Amino acid sequence: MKFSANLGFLWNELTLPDAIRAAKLAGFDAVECHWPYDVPAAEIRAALDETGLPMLGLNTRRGDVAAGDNGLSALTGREVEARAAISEALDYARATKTRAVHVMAGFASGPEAHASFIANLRFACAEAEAHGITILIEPLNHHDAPGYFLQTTEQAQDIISEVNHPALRLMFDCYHVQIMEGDLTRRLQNLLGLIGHIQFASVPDRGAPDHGEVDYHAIFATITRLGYDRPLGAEYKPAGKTEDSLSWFSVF
Ligand SMILES: O=C(O)[C@H](O)C(=O)CO
Ligand SMILES: [Mg+2]
Repeated sequence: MKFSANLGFLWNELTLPDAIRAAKLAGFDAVECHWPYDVPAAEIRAALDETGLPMLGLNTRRGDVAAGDNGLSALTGREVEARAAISEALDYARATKTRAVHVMAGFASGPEAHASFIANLRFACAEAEAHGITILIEPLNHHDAPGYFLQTTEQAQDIISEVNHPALRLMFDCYHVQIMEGDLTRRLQNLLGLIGHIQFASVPDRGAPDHGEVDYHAIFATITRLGYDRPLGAEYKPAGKTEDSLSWFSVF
């Protein structure tokens, strides 16, 4: 198996360039992050070049986090900000050779939110395609993100088929999907053709994948059997130091 360190959670006490170096030292094959925008892209690019690790993904800005925003693209009336966030993420991705941008929907519901999300995703896909960047959408669970617009893979599947653009893919985060829908093995199998990236963490505590209600031995075996060989995103919150949370790494 190949693994990507999610630096939003792993080594998040370090600067992002140093977290990239720490992931390399620990033996990860790739990295991914959440919101890297405080760090100049050139510094990220230098750390990636130095370590040889690819950056698999980053997120669009969430908006006004202090006011409760968690993404902008499904927020009717906030299209200008949403598209600015998408363009900023794509520019940053190009400057760092990041492969995918996760377009965050935000807290919203109903047909208008759906229409706004579709329109903003069409904008994102058209911009991304020219640069070979993938656009990801990710269902989040309703305990961690109550009221988030995108909550299930079924909803994501409908959105992907409505947008109907080859740049748009599903971020299948096993942690969120297990909480909202379960049936991980069948869902991975049925959605494989739509999946752009897979993430994992224990359920329900979002820790390392060596405990909890999901048997990651079985899930990773399924992913391998399906022929998916890209790095899987370790997006979990270490209980202490990241280095002390990595015993799972040699097991899988
Ligand atoms: O929380 C997650 O699972 C994400 O992958 C994310 O990018 C931020 O919400
Ligand atoms: Mg995730």
